Amino acid sequence: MKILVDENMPYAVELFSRLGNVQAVPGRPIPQDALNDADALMVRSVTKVNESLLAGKPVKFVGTATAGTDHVDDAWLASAGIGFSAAPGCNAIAVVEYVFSSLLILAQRDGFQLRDKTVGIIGVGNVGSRLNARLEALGVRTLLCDPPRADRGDAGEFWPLDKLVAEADILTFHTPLNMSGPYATHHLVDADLLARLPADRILINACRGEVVDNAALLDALSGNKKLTAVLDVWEPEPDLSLALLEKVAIGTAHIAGYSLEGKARGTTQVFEAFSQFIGQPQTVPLDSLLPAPEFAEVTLSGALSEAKLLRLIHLVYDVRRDDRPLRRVAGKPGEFDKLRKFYEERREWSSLRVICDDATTADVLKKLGFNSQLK
Ligand SMILES: NC(=O)C1=CN([C@@H]2O[C@H](COP(=O)(O)OP(=O)(O)OC[C@H]3O[C@@H](n4cnc5c(N)ncnc54)[C@H](O)[C@@H]3O)[C@@H](O)[C@H]2O)C=CC1
Ligand SMILES: O=C(O)C(=O)[C@H](O)COP(=O)(O)O
Repeated sequence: MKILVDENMPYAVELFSRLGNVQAVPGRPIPQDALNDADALMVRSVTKVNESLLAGKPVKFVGTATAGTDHVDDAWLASAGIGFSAAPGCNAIAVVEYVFSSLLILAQRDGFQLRDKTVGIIGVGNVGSRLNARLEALGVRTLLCDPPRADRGDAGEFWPLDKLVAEADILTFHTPLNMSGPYATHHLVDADLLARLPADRILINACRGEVVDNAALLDALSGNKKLTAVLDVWEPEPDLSLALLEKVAIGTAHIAGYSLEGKARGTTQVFEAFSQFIGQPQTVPLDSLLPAPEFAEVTLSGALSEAKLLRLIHLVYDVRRDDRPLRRVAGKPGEFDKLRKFYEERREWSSLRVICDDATTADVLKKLGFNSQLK
């Protein structure tokens, strides 16, 4: 059995070799001839998986080591009898930690406390719900918007987007890209929404570039009303607007979900799904794959201020390490994908043991996802 895997899937060659012959290939574009004798295909978000890629090929299973699935025509796969699995939630924690790093940097830059702000979360799934829990642990007021969940009658208080636009100081988007239908998100942020946004707001897009009309955002950022934007995703990728990159406070190359844990979970989730699909079910504990982190333990004295939290989280991940290189290379062909391919190892907060002498601090840090302990 031949299994094609995207070369940017850590641990994929090692794991899938347990099940067949593995070939690692680039995902953008995927080499067509490698598909001619492939039984299974494991991709990331840069590969469009549809009839034009797979019609007439022997592929019987597609896995995507990603949370988003807008690059996959799953209806066509089902009609062609091809098995499919994504990796829901694999990198949700990484995205949350990206958002926290961004917000605490902006808080320091602009002289505000996060706990004095209201954060509007649009899309309260794997990312949005974890973000909400961590913000609440810090005492930050949140407003949630998730019409599909509201319509399903899920527990929780969900608000229309208009209320968040009017009331939230910070809007952060964590929806799938839905091109049509009752919950369409394509250009959910458009010129009209941006015009209604009061001054001095922060807008974060770490879901899909097309959820925000990038031309309208550039216009808004070029106007007189103060607006701060953080973009991890662009319309289009990889050829983002250089003018827009210049205007955003933080701009990164679609790496919000790129913790080592997040990528490894993506690989293990599709590996487990595929092993099940072929009747050889296997599970892979994440700890069996991951190396020791660069910083494993620190001690922390006293109460937790936001300034102290900023310094602590940046021992693990500081989003500016990804903003600078994008500004350096943006516009040069191939460089956006290179930043993603040769991504410097990044860990999640849970990799850091924090020994505290203050019980409240230990408790808050645990709720934030650190491995905290009271001395
Ligand atoms: N920048 C990056 O590296 C990453 C980006 N993503 C993107 O973020 C998206 C969200 O990720 P997850 O939370 O893991 O997905 P998820 O599927 O767990 O959650 C998405 C939530 O959005 C809600 N939703 C759908 N349509 C909506 C609408 N019109 N308005 C408001 N809410 C709506 C859904 O009901 C669901 O609760 C993914 O679909 C993916 O495109 C995900 C991981 C990493
Ligand atoms: O999981 C998702 O959805 C994402 O956006 C991924 O973090 C994107 O990473 P690649 O699949 O493009 O490497």
